[in-house]
Amino acid sequence: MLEVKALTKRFSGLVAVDQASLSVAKGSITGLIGPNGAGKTTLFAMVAGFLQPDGGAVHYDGRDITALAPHVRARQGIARTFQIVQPFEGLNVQENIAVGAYLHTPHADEAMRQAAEIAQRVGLGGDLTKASSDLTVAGRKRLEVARALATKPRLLLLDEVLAGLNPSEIRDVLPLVRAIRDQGVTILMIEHIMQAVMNLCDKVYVLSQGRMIAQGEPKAVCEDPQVIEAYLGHGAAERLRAEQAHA
Ligand SMILES: Nc1ncnc2c1ncn2[C@@H]1O[C@H](COP(=O)(O)OP(=O)(O)OP(=O)(O)O)[C@@H](O)[C@H]1O
Repeated sequence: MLEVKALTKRFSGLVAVDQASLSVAKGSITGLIGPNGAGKTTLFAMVAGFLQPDGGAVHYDGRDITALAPHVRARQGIARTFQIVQPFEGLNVQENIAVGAYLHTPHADEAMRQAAEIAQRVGLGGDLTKASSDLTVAGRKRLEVARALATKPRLLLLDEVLAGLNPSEIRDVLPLVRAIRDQGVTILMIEHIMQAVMNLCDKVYVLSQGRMIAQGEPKAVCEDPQVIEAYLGHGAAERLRAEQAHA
């Protein structure tokens, strides 16, 4: 469904994303992991159209969308959430979600009706009239997902939706992500919490210093010495093996 082909992005001297490729199968949950500063958010921004790449291409449903503006991609069914949750503070929960629904309907009552339905889906059904600023961190994360869902995506890009949540909140959100997939939305997610990646993802890609260094099933990827090195530093895989041998 999504093919990222050798994408490159430079910020003055820094190559933030360096010929990175990945492929997301329709109906899958695909993970994108990597140490801080690896280029994950930059890659997302190029898929959603907020940043133009310096090289490479993005194909969606078999078509080259590299030159399309973000709102055109949104209309074609690509939605993203942001790592830093940014609801419209002056709007209540239902109104915030309705903003996304206006992509497909000009009618306020219809947008609000759809917003109520989506709020229900993400577990905010009881908070429709609550000020978005009064939501807990977990509630704001759900609102962020709801706002993206309101645009009726076929491909949803989730940027660290679990960051900042406690373990029990994470356990609550995992089934929500799975349910969204089961309702027909393909998901590409950036995630640092390995338990979630192992639990949710069919396939994982690992970005390190802008380069895609590994891909495959979550378990195999987590055991890949190159991935361990990228996270823990040079020689880490060898040290871990030695520790395990002595344990
Ligand atoms: N607009 C920008 N201008 C200059 N440098 C940038 C810009 N955006 C990102 N970078 C740099 O590009 C590199 C990749 O950043 P990016 O945010 O994509 O990484 P990330 O993998 O998402 O990191 P994190 O997990 O910390 O969010 C970093 O070195 C970052 O400082």
